[in-house]
Amino acid sequence: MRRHLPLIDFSDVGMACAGTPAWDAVREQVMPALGFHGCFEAVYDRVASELRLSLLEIAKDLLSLPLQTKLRNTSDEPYGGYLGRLPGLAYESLAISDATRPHAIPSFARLLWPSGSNPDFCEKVRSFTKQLAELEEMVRRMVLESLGVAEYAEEQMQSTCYLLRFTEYGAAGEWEEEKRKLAHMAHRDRGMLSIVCQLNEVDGLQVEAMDGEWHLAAPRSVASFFVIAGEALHAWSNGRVYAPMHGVAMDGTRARYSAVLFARPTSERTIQAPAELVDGDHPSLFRPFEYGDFLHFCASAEGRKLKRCRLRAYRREAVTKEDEA
Ligand SMILES: O=C(O)CCC(=O)C(=O)O
Ligand SMILES: [Fe+2]
Repeated sequence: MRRHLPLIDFSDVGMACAGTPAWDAVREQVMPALGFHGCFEAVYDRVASELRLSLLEIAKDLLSLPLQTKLRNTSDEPYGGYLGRLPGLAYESLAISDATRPHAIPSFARLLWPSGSNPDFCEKVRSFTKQLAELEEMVRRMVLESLGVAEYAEEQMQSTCYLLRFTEYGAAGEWEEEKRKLAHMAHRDRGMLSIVCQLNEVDGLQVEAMDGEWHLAAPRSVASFFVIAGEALHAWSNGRVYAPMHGVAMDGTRARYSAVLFARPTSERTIQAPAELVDGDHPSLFRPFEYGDFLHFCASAEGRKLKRCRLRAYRREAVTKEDEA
């Protein structure tokens, strides 16, 4: 597992420079990376390092709240709130749904700290979310442009909502020896794109490329993020974008903290590849589906048993023996 994931430098581009040569040079690297690895390391210096450090303190504070308080972070949608206490997994996380909506962050703060308004927390999380959402939007726009379907960008962004998740992967001492290693089971993300920000220097994220080779996603710079494609984008792009298996493995000596911004289609959104991406060489891979319905399938007993190919099983396509394992 010594091979690195592709590294793409976003330092010189922003949404405002779409169409410039600098933009095109970055775009040319995005689709090959997402097509084969389903993931790349983005260098993106728009998030100041002080803000990143503040987010680490915020994540630690949030995750050290009493369990009863954390359990108030509920959601109507599967995977939309507190996750943790999973048998054998040193994993706990809290989530802010619809994090780019104006009231989402203050409501989350009030829920966890009813006695104080916490403006500093709100401002830092707002600014962090905004910057990560801009990176996500750039990557998505580049993907659509590369596929020749940029005209769908606007409608796709309008039916996107963002979920910000803070996660702690436990350290040694808290977990039995044999259970300590795998802190987060290998999975594919369900949505469009996820932007992973590792907050402290404890590595552990691993990603499996299309050829079955696993890569350690260890940040190579203080401005690094990992962009991971999810199953909804895989389906929408009719397989052009790969949604990789990934998970977090730990040696168990120190806790790891991350903040991940998930770009997800809204629940009622129908995921269907545009006609331009379906032809004789690329027959339609999935029948159209409603994203919220897929989420419920993933959270069902049947969906949770499937480790690798939930989307195929959900669309009742052939499921191989390996998928059932
Ligand atoms: O925390 C990380 O590095 C990755 C988390 C992840 O894959 C997820 O929450 O879906
Ligand atoms: Fe993930």
